[in-house]
Amino acid sequence: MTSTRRTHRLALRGNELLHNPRWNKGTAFTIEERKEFGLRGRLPSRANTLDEQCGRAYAQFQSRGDAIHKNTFLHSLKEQNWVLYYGLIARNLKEMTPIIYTPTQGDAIAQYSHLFRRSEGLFLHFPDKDKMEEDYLEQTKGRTIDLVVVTDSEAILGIGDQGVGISTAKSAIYTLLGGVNPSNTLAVVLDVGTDNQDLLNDKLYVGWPHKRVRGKEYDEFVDKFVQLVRKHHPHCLLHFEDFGVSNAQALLERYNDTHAVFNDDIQGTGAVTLAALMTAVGVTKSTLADQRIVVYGAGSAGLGITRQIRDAMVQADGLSVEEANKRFYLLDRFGLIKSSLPSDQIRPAAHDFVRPAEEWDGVPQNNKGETGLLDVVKTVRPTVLIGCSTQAGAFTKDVITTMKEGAERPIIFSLSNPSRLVEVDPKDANDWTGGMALLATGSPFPPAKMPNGKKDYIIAECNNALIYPGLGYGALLCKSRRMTDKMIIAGAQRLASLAPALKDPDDALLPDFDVAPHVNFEIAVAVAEQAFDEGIADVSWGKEETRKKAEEGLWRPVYEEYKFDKDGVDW
Ligand SMILES: NC(=O)c1ccc[n+]([C@@H]2O[C@H](COP(=O)([O-])OP(=O)(O)OC[C@H]3O[C@@H](n4cnc5c(N)ncnc54)[C@H](O)[C@@H]3O)[C@@H](O)[C@H]2O)c1
Ligand SMILES: O=C(O)C[C@H](O)C(=O)O
Ligand SMILES: [Mn+2]
Repeated sequence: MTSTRRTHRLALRGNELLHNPRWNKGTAFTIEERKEFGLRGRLPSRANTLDEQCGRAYAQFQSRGDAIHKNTFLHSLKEQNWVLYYGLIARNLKEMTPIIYTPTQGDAIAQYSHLFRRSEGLFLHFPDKDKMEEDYLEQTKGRTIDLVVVTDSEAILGIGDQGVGISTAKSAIYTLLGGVNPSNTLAVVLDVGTDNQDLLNDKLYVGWPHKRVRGKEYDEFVDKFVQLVRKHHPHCLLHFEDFGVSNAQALLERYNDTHAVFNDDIQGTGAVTLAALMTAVGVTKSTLADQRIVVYGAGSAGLGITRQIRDAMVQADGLSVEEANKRFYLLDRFGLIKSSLPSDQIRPAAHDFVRPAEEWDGVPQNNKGETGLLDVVKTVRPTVLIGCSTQAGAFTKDVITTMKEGAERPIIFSLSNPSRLVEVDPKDANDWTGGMALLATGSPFPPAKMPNGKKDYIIAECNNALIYPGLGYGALLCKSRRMTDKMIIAGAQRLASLAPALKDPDDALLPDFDVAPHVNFEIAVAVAEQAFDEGIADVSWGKEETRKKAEEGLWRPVYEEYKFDKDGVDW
């Protein structure tokens, strides 16, 4: 339904208004507005409601045969009219989120240069580093910026170095699921080159065709950008997405104390996985501390998840850090991370979790001394197996059935994206465990059939989009200058408290994506309240008003009324 909430004073008229996606209403401009803004002759006669427009756009969407064409259709809708774009997707959340986000957006990013029509957001090119402030201000002057989503595109989902991409999709999810005003967000690509030879060979590649800049020059470039954000938008949340693993961790540590920075792959993934695990241990009537956890793929996500769960064991179950560390067995491309590996094969963030080599005497290893997943599973008998390795099919039938021998209800999360990279298809994991596994995946999967006529098992979508929009909205709502570990845990706890499996152990471990806006709202309230408790909220209102303020601050895709004003908004 078209509803009018506020009146905006706009200095834009005619084509300028029709071509501005923030303000354009297309056929939904009222007859009055058409007169006032010089649109009468520029539009066909009949005025539509937003619902009517959504109906038409939905039919057009459906006529696009495959997911990537649906993705480009929605993308061009976003270039035309934000209210219609978000309004349409909000009305069809389950169907359309996988199109504008994971898994389809992964393919769209891989084909970015070929699908390219129009740019969006801010591109900061390494060769123009001396003009960075000028370029930044050109895009942001006169605007309120609450949120900056930045990528250097080195580790896009599980598909690696893509040169440019991802920040616009993550930013759209903040609006769609978090209610963040899209005009107050800025999606940034730091184009520091690419090591993807296919892109470098591609004449149509739109990024800077150069090997990735690394080391001191890279650090200085990123630092220059972060300092610009701090200088011009000191209160905004700075969200890092899909940086390469060593930069991701280092950047988070470098800026965490001085600005509200957030690494989605490390912290967002850690938080959503913690929530799913809290629910799963509720189903098995055990505690986090009772688990033996194998993490397969110790990169940004794997290490972020490990540390998040470790910290929760310490906080919730009273373990010492050392005791909690011992609950984990991490594997990376050189097999189990154990003390006999050369030091350059163990990332600094993994140091707490290195297994003593002696513990593995007598366990089979290859001629390089590496211990593989199956032997780890046979030895450890894990209760929890988490995959974030980008290795499709790595959780073989042997691995899963061996795990099942030692755990009545094995907890198996295959989190690699997009769908084709999943470590085990949840349908197989379900079949191989006789329907006993507690399952979650990073991309959406259909429910699994259960034996003995039991109802289908809904596979929880353990994707950071179920929590990061709420974490972010909570932080920016109370203008917190930091995103603390406790704020993140508060968000994860709130998410877990909304899980269907809490009421019915045969139900999903996480809430469904069709209620993701509600879920993220609840997370935002919990996060902002926690910021108040820590004394780092920086607003004139108090903790008790959080829910009301969160409600008032939500951006919704509805048309509002416009009046012409030559001194009004002109962008
Ligand atoms: N579900 C989610 O919300 C979510 C969030 C973040 C990342 N992910 C997914 O997790 C995967 C990893 O993402 P990331 O950001 O951590 O990337 P990353 O590159 O930081 O980590 C991947 C790790 O897997 C390791 N690896 C590669 N081959 C391996 C093998 N054969 N055995 C064991 N380990 C191996 C790599 O060495 C690396 O350390 C991606 O597919 C990504 O889409 C999912
Ligand atoms: O983008 C996603 O779907 C989740 C995650 O951030 C990823 O890198 O896979
Ligand atoms: Mn990511």
